[in-house]
Amino acid sequence: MWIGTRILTYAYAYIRANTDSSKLPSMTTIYLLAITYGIWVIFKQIGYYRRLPPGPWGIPYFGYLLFLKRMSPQAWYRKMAEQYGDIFSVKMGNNLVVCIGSAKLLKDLFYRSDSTGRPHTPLNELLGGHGIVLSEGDLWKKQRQFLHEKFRALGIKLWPNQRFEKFIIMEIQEFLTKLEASSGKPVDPTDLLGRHIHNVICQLMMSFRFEENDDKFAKFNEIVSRGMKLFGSVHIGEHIREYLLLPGKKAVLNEIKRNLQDVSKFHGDRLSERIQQRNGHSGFREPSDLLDHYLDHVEGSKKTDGVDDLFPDVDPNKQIIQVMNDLFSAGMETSLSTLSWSVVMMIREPKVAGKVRDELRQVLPPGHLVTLEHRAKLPYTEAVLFETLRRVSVVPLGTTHVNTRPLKIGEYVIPAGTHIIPLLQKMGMDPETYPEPEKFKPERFLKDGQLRVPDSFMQFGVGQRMCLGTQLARMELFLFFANLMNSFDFTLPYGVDEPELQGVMGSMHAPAPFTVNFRKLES
Ligand code: HEM
Repeated sequence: MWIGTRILTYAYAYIRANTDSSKLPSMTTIYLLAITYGIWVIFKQIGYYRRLPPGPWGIPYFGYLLFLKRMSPQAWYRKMAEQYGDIFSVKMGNNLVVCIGSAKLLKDLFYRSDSTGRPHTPLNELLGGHGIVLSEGDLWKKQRQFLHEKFRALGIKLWPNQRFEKFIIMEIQEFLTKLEASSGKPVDPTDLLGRHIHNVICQLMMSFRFEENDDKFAKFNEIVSRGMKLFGSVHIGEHIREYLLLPGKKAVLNEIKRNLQDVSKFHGDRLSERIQQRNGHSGFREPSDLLDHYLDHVEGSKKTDGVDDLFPDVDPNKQIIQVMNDLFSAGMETSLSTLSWSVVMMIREPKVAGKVRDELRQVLPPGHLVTLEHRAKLPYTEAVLFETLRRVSVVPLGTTHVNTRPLKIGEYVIPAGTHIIPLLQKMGMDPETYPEPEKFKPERFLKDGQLRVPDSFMQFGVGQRMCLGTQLARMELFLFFANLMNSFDFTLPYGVDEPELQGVMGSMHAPAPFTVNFRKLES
């Protein structure tokens, strides 16, 4: 205040000395104007903070970052929700974060088109706004619409006899053969499933699959898991940019960039191969995957010489490659972790496993292939998957949204540019929606003997940016799980403890590595 007054006085004296003083307002008028402005700023700030959802106070510049206890972010956010309720705000470095822990509030927010932005953090910026998961505005809208349409065209539907079902079944058959070859020795199901789940996404994107023992698959996995670790080691940079200028951090950032380039190169090579193949063929061919659909679109718009609104202001090749990277990163670990958790649950809940097998027995003999044709008759089996997702929450904090305009929610106003985090794990454990939430009860997802997924189920997100792969995930989870249960019995190796529900938190919430003895069921 004192410094401000001195500066104002000196500035006034200087201007007065260098201009016609009769035209200047008096010093008193200037003081009054400055004080009024100061009061207005203070009131505005008070209004801003009063309308924010409640939350802990932080310190300037760092916000609450320095006070985070040594616990996982989802555990910390859950603890805050216990203290402040279903909506609270907290400053993290440069970012204002608002957390939502109620399904009703989340629905209210995420259906609004003003809340479909993504954070502009240094790590997100490495992707240049391309792709689908982190793109925004017109590009995101057009891409989402296009992908949604093409997923359906390629047979990503829960109805029987869809073209895409046969690719999933092919992977399942190879997986079951490998389990049989394990001859009851302990194996880690997550390791065995990884290539098959990846192959499902590869088939969708580019009609490609990795064979067993393919070095390229091992290398690809290595790059991705290294990338995840690197991301984790500089995540504070998401909230405080300057953190990335510290010694050693720039090198990590450069390695992340190289890592992303390697993943993009793998998909870029597939794109170039496809462009070459297509150059050698003329005439119409049924598109066999997403690459074909994209390239048909690009060629079509060249022929008509029209403006290509699917790629507003972006290089189509860069965009297609980033979509491939995104579908891989959004669809691989999520589905893989859920399937591994479903095995964990069946070990921990033998009564539920028995009920699943009883239901299967009513429909087909053990060892026979379960297809989507049987799905309507297996509601309990599918309910087990929804209960697994609810109980363990593989994406406990969803994906952060950003609002492009101030949003009013009840008595609060969320200022534009806020990071909005959905507390999906907390919502899955809400005792009002799911009584006795600690208990594993697939019946929660049944009504009159049929599968019924309540509106409050948010593990795939909600609203305009809800998971684009929900149908694909449901298809593959059902087919893999039902076939595994119909062909194998599984038990823990002698003397080994039950896998914990706490699991490990990497890019997803996954079970800690565990092994199981698989025994083929007699038909
Ligand atoms: C169990 C499996 C899965 C779970 C639990 C899951 C969950 C989620 C969640 C919570 C979101 C964030 C939604 C939001 O931003 O509010 C999301 C987004 C997304 N998911 Fe999934 N997902 C799964 C499988 C898949 C699969 C198999 C694919 C496709 C290959 C996929 C593709 C996407 C995409 C592209 C987005 C971003 C959508 C957008 O930003 O518009 N997901 N998913």
